[in-house]
Amino acid sequence: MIEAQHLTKRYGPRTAVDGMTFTVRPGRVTGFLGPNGAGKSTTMRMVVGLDRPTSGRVTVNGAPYARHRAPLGEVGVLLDAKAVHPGRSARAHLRALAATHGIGDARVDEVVELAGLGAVAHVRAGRFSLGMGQRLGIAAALLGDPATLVLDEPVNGLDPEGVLWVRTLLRALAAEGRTVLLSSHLMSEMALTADHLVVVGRGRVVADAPVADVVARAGTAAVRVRTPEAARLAAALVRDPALRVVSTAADTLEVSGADAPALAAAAAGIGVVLHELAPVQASLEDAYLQLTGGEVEYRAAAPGTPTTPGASR
Ligand SMILES: Nc1ncnc2c1ncn2[C@@H]1O[C@H](COP(=O)(O)OP(=O)(O)OP(=O)(O)O)[C@@H](O)[C@H]1O
Repeated sequence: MIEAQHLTKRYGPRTAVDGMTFTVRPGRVTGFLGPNGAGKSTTMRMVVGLDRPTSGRVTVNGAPYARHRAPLGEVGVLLDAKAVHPGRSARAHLRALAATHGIGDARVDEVVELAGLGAVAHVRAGRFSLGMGQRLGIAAALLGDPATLVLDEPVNGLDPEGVLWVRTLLRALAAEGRTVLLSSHLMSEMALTADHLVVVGRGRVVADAPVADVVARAGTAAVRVRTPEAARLAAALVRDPALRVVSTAADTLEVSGADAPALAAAAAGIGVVLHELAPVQASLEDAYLQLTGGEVEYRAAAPGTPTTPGASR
């Protein structure tokens, strides 16, 4: 379990983490989401004692990280997969870590196999691809069989098979009753892996809820309308500036800005027969963009938008 209370971190005049309070519970995967610069890495570094809070506190399994006598057995950490001596083999790297905690070679071999590194365990880490480095970082995080895992972008650089492996592994670790906190910018992957989300923006928690609730709160993104007269219906609907009409197939439109009954009435008004009228649930990505829309530190102007200084804030 990870418990943050009024956690705050300032770097000079910049407040990176601004009074965050949240609890990451065991038995589920909690996704940690937020735009670039929202304070995720800073928070994770404070969780594992690599940064000191300016104020507030954060505990792992009931105590601040630094108080644990065998931290590898409490919390497995993947923050920077490149933080490995390039001249050491994967196995030598894991053995060196294991030695600090009296963990035996049998466990090293176990995590090497678990991470799918058996064939390259003797290869120098400096020659590893990004994906192999990620696997080695995950193997290191699992070494002490910890009750809590903190993983920053664990699927970064992994191929589809690797992404699926991480998803299956994290879901299995949570099902065993462990606490899993993971950050990722891949919304579709987060939707498949996480049960619960803590969403942050500009150093503050903007949502702390089950994934399903976050998505449901975003409501419907659009209504799918299928009709043999799609072009005629679209021509009528686009006259209303409140509606956004996208043609997704010859006979299908996705319309946002009106609900299904209003669209049915509009179609009936011009004698267009409908074959399907279905609300389309917002995706996690839609929900995330709604939640963090005002919280983005750096935002590119939309094409054609004047780039007045300060206008992006
Ligand atoms: N060591 C530091 N010194 C000064 N400012 C820092 C330092 N570390 C982070 N920051 C600032 O704190 C804010 C939060 O950064 P952080 O890296 O925690 O965000 P993040 O949510 O992890 O972003 P990303 O998704 O880009 O990794 C940013 O504005 C960043 O520039």
